Amino acid sequence: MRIGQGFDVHAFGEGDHVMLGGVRVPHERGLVAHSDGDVVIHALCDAIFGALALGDIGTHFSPRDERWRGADSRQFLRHAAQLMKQQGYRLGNVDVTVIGEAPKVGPHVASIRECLAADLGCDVGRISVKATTTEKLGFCGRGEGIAAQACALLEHA
Ligand SMILES: Nc1ccn([C@@H]2O[C@H](COP(=O)(O)O)[C@@H](O)[C@H]2O)c(=O)n1
Ligand SMILES: C[C@@]1(CO)OP(=O)(O)OP(=O)(O)OC[C@H]1O
Repeated sequence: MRIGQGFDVHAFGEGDHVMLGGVRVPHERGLVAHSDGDVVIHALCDAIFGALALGDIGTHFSPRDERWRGADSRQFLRHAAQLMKQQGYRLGNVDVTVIGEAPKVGPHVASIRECLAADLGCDVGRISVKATTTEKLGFCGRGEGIAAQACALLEHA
């Protein structure tokens, strides 16, 4: 078995939605990022890359590479899943926490879990997504940005 963890932050900016776990969530602000700024997928990719000791998301998808400008982060996750399989592992389970005051994630959790499970090629029961505020403290609490952390456990296939 292998275990990994990941963490990602993006600042709010212009826009009317945020991408969370591949799901478009309406919001009064967008996210500033090179790609689509999907903190859930970025944290989850880093958890998988970390479990495999294969660097991090920037190792595989450089923020200086124009190919990833505005990119759909789901392709990053599918790449991580492919590497996992190539290395002889399958997903045991993942647990993701979104950190921020808004948008509220609860109403979107079922869709996010379905989306992540589809890209990882696993049963949705292996994917946990939850959210917390920081009780209005810190940069997330002030509504300056949104964060996510993720853990992934990989099993020998
Ligand atoms: N962006 C968020 C933040 C929180 N939630 C849900 O609200 C619950 C209470 O949050 P606390 O930080 O006050 O513990 C939390 O357990 C989540 O269910 C959310 O959906 N979206
Ligand atoms: C995803 C990449 C590449 O487009 O850029 P961003 O969208 O800015 O996201 P970040 O979480 O900073 O990860 C680094 C890069 O790999």
